[in-house]
Amino acid sequence: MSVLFVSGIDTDIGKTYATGMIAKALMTQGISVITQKLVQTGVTLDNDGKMSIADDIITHRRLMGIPLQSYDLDFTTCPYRYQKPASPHLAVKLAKAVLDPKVIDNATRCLQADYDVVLLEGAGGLLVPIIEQLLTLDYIATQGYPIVLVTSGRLGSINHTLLSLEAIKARGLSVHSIVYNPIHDTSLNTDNEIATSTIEFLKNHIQQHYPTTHWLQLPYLNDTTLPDNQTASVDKAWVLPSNFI
Ligand SMILES: Nc1ncnc2c1ncn2[C@@H]1O[C@H](COP(=O)(O)OP(=O)(O)OP(=O)(O)O)[C@@H](O)[C@H]1O
Ligand SMILES: C[C@H](N)[C@H](N)CCCCCC(=O)O
Ligand SMILES: [Mg+2]
Repeated sequence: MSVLFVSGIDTDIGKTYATGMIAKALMTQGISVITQKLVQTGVTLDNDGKMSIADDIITHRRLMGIPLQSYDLDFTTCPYRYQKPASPHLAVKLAKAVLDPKVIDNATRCLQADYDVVLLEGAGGLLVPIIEQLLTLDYIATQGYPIVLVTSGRLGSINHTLLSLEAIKARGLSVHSIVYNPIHDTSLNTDNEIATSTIEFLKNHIQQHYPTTHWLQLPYLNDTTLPDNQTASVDKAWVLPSNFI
């Protein structure tokens, strides 16, 4: 019945990984959950020249350890897919297509009818335009979805996180959780002192200003074979707070 919108401070921050891992953890708690992708850009064509299933949906299912579902095969979980790996507003324009937000909303409602939780992953960050006249965050605001915000310890994340929180607050929306992804913590150019201090600063900031918001830390998946595997091994020790939903 409930929809959580999974966004992040930027593209490539780990929204897909967070969405898949949260879905897996909810499944483990016995909750019926499905994921949806708002709009997918950078999609390849299949052998018949048709737009393939959204990459992010395929990764969600691998992380959840389940095969593609019928709602994936009929594209309910991602009705809008475009070739250009760009902002949706540009990808839609280049495809000379029309994106109707009502189609996305209808798809979400259809999934809500069959699942207790729908995790809806955005494309890029909160102010990315879906079409020229509609920012992602304004779409979220019309629906009133609580937001799961993915961040990291990369230098610059503090500013991007706090700006995202300000934008959410300005629209009167709630921050369901902040998900810290250690994606950059192991890279050669990440300073661990900065990553550790970013975690501490953000945790304190959330505690002080958003006392009901959950703080989660994702595990780093060392599964480099993920794209070719049917499933990925999410650390079993990684669990969600019992009051997450
Ligand atoms: N926790 C993690 N463990 C291992 N690898 C990760 C993790 N998080 C992200 N990655 C790596 O970073 C890449 C980008 O992450 P992801 O695809 O989740 O970003 P995104 O925020 O969903 O981007 P988009 O805006 O395109 O949807 C992944 O393909 C994966 O290789
Ligand atoms: C193609 C990419 N991986 C994402 N799916 C789309 C990112 C849009 C970002 C737009 C922007 O903030 O300038
Ligand atoms: Mg993604």
